[in-house]
This record gives sequence, C-alpha cells and structure tokens, in this order.
Amino acid sequence: MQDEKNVLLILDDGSVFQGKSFGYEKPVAGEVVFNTAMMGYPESLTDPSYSGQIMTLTFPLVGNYGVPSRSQKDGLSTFMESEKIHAEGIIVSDYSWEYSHWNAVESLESWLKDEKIVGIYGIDTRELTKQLREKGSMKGKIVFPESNGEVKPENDVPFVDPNLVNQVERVSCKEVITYGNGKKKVVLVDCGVKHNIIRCLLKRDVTVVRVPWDYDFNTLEFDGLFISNGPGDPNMCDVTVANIRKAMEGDKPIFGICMGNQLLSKAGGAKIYKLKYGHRSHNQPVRMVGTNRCFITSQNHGFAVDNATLGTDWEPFFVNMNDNTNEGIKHKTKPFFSVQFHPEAASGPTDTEFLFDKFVELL
Ligand SMILES: NC(=O)CC[C@H](N)C(=O)O
Repeated sequence: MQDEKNVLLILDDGSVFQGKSFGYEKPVAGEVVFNTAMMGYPESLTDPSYSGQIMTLTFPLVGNYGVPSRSQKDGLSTFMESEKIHAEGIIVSDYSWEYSHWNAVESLESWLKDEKIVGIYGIDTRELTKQLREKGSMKGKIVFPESNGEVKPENDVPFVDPNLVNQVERVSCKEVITYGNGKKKVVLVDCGVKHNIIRCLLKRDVTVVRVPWDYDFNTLEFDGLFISNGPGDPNMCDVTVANIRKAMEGDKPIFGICMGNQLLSKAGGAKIYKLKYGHRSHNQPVRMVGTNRCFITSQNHGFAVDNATLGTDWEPFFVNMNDNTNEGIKHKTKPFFSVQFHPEAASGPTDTEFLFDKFVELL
C-alpha cells in the first residue's frame, strides 16, 4: 500500500485509463473483458478459460474477503479452480487493503505478487465497461509509466490478440490423469478444465480419466465422454473436434460445458462466432427450449454457437433470455448434449447442477 506504482491501462482504440498497481509489477497485454459477478475472484482468476485475458470486475470493491488456501488434495485444488492464476491481469475500481473471511489465508495482493500477476485499481471500471459494451471486447495492455508519464520500452509491451494463439494447448494437461474409482468411467477431454467439474463428476461415483485436448481418446474404453471448458477460439481445436466426431459414430453419452458446447456443436457441423463482449457473470438467465423453465446461470464465454447452423440431427437445448443466443444443444436421438453455461458453478449459482445427474444416469 505504501509504494504502489502508477499504471496506465491502454486500449487498442487509443483510450487510456490511469490507475495504481496492487499486484506484481510487469507490463502485460491481452484481451480486456468484463465480469459483472459480485464475488468469486479466486475462482475466476484460476479458471483456465481466462488465459490470455485481462479481467475487469465491475463490482466496485474487491479483495475484502481475501483469498483461500492454495492447498490440493488428491490432485485437485481444495478451493480454487486450477493450480494457478490463468488471467493475465485483474482490473478493479477500489481495492480493499484489509480482508476478513473464515476461509482466507492471505490477501489478493500477496497472491497476485506471488504468482507474478498484475493487479490494478483506481480505474473507472464503469466507464471502461461502457466502452467495452459499446465497442466490444478489445485488445489492451497495462504499462508502467515514469513520473513524467513517459513509458520506457522495458515497461511497455505490444498489444496481443490471445485468440490467434492456441490457448487450449497452453492450459491442457500434458498426460493422462485418473481420479477416483467410481463404477462408471468417464473420459474427460481437458481443454482447460475447472476443478469443480471433476469434483461434480467424482461426487457421482464416477472414475474420471482426464486426457490432453489432442489425445486420441477413442482408443480408450469408457462409459461416457465429457468435453470441458477452455480458453480462446474454439476454431483452434480441430483435432479435438475430429476425435469427438469419431466418438459420435457410437452411442456412448457425451456431455460438454462451455468450450465443450462449442466443440460438440462444431463436430455436429455448426458454426461458431464471436460475441461482441461475451457473457461473464453469475446471473445469466437461460430458458430450456420447449419449456417455460428458466435458470440463473454462471457464465464465462466470448464465442457462441450459431443456432441457424445446427445440423438436422441437433436442436437447441437452452437459449439466453437476454440476447436469445445459444446456451446449449442436444442430439435428437442419441445421448449427446452440452451447455454454454457452467452447471458446476464455482463460483455462481448451482441451479443447473442436475445436468451432471442427467449425464451420469445415462452412463
Ligand atoms: N469458459 C469457456 O469454456 C469459454 C469458451 C471459449 N473460450 C469462449 O470464450 O467462448
């Protein structure tokens, strides 16, 4: 708190925001996105789907409940969504230098510094979010100026578009990992899986075999296939799509979440497009198609499935009630389905966790 440095957040369109640093001090670039959830910064920062992105939190006061332990048990984080922070940086309006929570073991500041992740505060996040909503998610960078405002080359970085890099390859596991010893075996294709997805499956008496994103899982014996969430552009994952397409020749149940929805849709012939500024929050309303049942869901995605391009064997499963975009698909005759939102929550509402029951019942 004593010697926090001045920072500049510069967007690709030339806008500049001035703030202060409270995390690690290094220049960083990425896609600037906003999340309107009121809490959940430990889970969001460790969600691998934020790889390549600088996360703006619209809730104005951040850090007041600290950060839980980074401990792990049986290969899974106890409280986090992966082993480390994946977001490139975090932007907040007001940082709370004090924290208090039964589960907190350190401050957000000390965690960011330890993991060498940039955190900035004092930014008008309301104005920043307005700009991102009007112009769309944008490339941006956080740089450290001298007292005269000049930025030395060593404190600057070029803009980068993380969607041009295979982010899934960066975050996926590198070898096969098995969890639990439940009755049924699920192969989980790890495009950047959140640990709560694995916890939700293990809770239902399933053995989870987690495989890398490009692993030829059709060579394995399994009862069901799960395709995880993950960062970046789904069009980078053609290998995974080809493997899913092969699995679709059979009848074993398939369930996908977020990136999993996009990859299953692609395997079924649909097209994916980029949303203007995405859905990142805890209160996205979705309707189950063919019913009046609505659910409040946790979401974090920038791309979406184009409903108009769904193959004839497929139909929309859920739609977003704010903008009518696709929130899931299901096969008309086979036990294949996926959702764009996060039924595993962590953080966010658990209203749609029943989808894990549905999948495990089908196994
Ligand atoms: N959470 C996710 O799986 C996100 C999927 C994809 N990277 C998107 O932004 O749309």
